[in-house]
Amino acid sequence: MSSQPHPPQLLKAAILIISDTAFKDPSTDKAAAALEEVFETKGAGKWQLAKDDRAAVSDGIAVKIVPDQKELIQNAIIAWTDGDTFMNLIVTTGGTGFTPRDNTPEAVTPLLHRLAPGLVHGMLAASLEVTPFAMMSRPVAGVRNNTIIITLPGSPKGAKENLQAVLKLLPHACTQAAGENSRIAHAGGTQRLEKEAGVSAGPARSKEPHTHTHNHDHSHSHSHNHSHGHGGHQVPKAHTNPSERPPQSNDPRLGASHRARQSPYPMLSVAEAVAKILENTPSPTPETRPLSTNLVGCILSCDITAAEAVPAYRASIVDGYAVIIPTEESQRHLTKGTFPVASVSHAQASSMPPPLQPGTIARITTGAPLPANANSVVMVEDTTIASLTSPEFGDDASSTPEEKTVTILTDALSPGENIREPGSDIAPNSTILPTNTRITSLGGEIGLLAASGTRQVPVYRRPRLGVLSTGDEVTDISRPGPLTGGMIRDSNRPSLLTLISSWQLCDEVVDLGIARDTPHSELETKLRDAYGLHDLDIVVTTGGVSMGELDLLKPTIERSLGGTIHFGRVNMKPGKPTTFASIPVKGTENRSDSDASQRTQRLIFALPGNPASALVTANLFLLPSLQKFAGVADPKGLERVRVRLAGDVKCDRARPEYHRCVVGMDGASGLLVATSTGMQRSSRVGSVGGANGLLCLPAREGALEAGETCECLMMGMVNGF
Ligand SMILES: Nc1nc2c(c(=O)[nH]1)N[C@H]1C(S)=C(S)[C@@H](COP(=O)(O)OP(=O)(O)OC[C@H]3O[C@@H](n4cnc5c(N)ncnc54)[C@H](O)[C@@H]3O)O[C@H]1N2
Ligand code: MOO
Ligand SMILES: [Mg+2]
Repeated sequence: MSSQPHPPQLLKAAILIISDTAFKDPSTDKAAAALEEVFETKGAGKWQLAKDDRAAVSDGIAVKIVPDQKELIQNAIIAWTDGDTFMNLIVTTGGTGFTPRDNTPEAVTPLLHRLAPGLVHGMLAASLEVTPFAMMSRPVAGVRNNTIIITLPGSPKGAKENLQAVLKLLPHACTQAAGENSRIAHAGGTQRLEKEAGVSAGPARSKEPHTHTHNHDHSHSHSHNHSHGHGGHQVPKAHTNPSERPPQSNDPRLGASHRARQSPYPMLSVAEAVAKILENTPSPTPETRPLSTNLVGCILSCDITAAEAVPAYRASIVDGYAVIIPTEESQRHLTKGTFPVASVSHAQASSMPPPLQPGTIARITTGAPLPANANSVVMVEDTTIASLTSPEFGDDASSTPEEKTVTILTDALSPGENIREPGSDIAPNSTILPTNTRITSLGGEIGLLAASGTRQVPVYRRPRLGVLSTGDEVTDISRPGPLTGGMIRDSNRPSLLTLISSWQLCDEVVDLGIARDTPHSELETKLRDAYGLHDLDIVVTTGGVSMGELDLLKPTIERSLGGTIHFGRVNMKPGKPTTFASIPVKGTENRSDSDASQRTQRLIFALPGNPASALVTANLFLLPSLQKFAGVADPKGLERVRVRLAGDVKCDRARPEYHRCVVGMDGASGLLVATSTGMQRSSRVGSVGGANGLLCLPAREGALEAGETCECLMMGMVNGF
């Protein structure tokens, strides 16, 4: 390998002006000129403002102005970082303050694959020397793909000072970020750089031979690109053009030898991942829907008050005789006796009975309206027939004799007994269901809404979701006969469709089939159709998220769909490569949602292909998102309980594990007891079959022992309903 430094190359820098004002009227911007001057004077001979090199980037602009809008900021940056050629440096100005419109750090941070806190410190330290107002800026810096991105304050003076503070180190940093062989850069460069930047090398460092073999723990820890210069690895040819994409790339078209050999995605904890999901899940949107059983699973978006009284009229609670009983206690014995049956009141819709005259009674059925004047109902069991009508007496022409007089045998009745007063079950205008109540499949809420005359129900809109399997080997379950070659039955799709439907948190759960890995565009096309054609809010995919050259999800999301990956790895077992991203979707203006920015962002949960990983991660990550989207007040996912372990359960040393188990009730103690489903390899479908719980095992050596208690997430009911 040559140790000759290559001839200096010009680095490409782009300036992104982030300002509502400058976007409306570019002539108001003074920051671009101030920064261009810094590049031209202080960075002379090193930087080329890419506006002169239109072929260098897709839209050929080195100075671009965007309003303070997250998606537009992100789109501008991605256009400069994710193409075949890319900017070495992007500096943004503006949007780093504290006003609600200042969201540059929030837009830029999710795009950064690696953070550069040193640059932030450098800028802040320099600015603080000048003014305490430096504290009012919230800068971020880092690397996306091969580009360094730095956010500068909006004031031309502040922007200039900040850039000057770090400019001298930037050529070296950019060269490294671009994938330059750092060994070459070190050979002639480090001392010169330290001198140029005014950094004095300490004694230990200055003794360090600059021709050292590459290792990662030398004291000045520049971030080295892991694929280069590793002992034993083949060293790729040094790149002489620092803005040409180096061998490592997430561009799937470049094939296996070009794929990244370390995941560039930071490893989040499960809690951090859930927080990111909730942050990026849209807030619930209210809508009104007709009352029907289709509402099961919906969450009410406001308090429901009864439109009508229940019952609407005075009704009998029993089958018997409506009577007028004396209100005076001393007169109650007069209730007893024989009375003519003056009328009949059946529970029927068409008519009301005539008023009851004193000294008569009226036959009545349960639920039927009480005749006026009646104040109690005697149960039929407390009466006997005294006389019947008969055709001979000419009372009735029918052949069946009717009750003529009835004897009441009891005087233990009080006024109001066996009567439901109007509104006594549901008072009109009373709150029958408070906001955020879930309409369950148990029927109670639908019943209450129906009874009280609620015909239009205010609920939150539930998301429309699709499930897509990916992978050339994945074969539809309908395929007859034995599998051949490397085929594998698509168990994830039916499994996830079942799970997600059971939550009742989606308006529709669409089966999107299988996307093959080859041709490469199939995944992209299916995802575009899912969001466009099917107008889905959320797509859940399985497979293709790890490190294989045909693991296409992440590059497809970022490169083809312009999506933002919020995380691409989680510290958990199973489910490590779980990926969550937002996808910008245009042309959805006709949706009823109020927030336009939320409307254009759709979500993708790219779950790992292994069946246990897919099911566990759907429970842990998708569920809280659907809960928030659909209006659950506290979207915390699965219910947590403590269980006693039926047997020893081995922990994973490195990752917290979600161990599938069957939770049952111990008959004698009434305590919940968990039994492992056995071998927990994430490909083993049997580890999820029958499981209703996930034991939350800490990352540690050894095992939790039988009889110990452990936290458990309940995926289903204890009795397996
Ligand atoms: N070098 C590394 N390799 C792997 C890593 C890693 O960190 N470095 N992570 C491993 C982990 S952990 C998991 S989990 C898997 C995740 O893999 P992918 O999400 O990329 O999924 P695939 O590679 O497409 O498939 C994995 C496995 O699952 C089967 N599969 C896929 N789809 C289905 C389906 N619909 N139904 C049933 N089974 C399915 C597929 O055939 C594979 O056997 O990566 C590890 N590798
Ligand atoms: O994280 Mo993977 O899901 O263990 O096999
Ligand atoms: Mg894979």
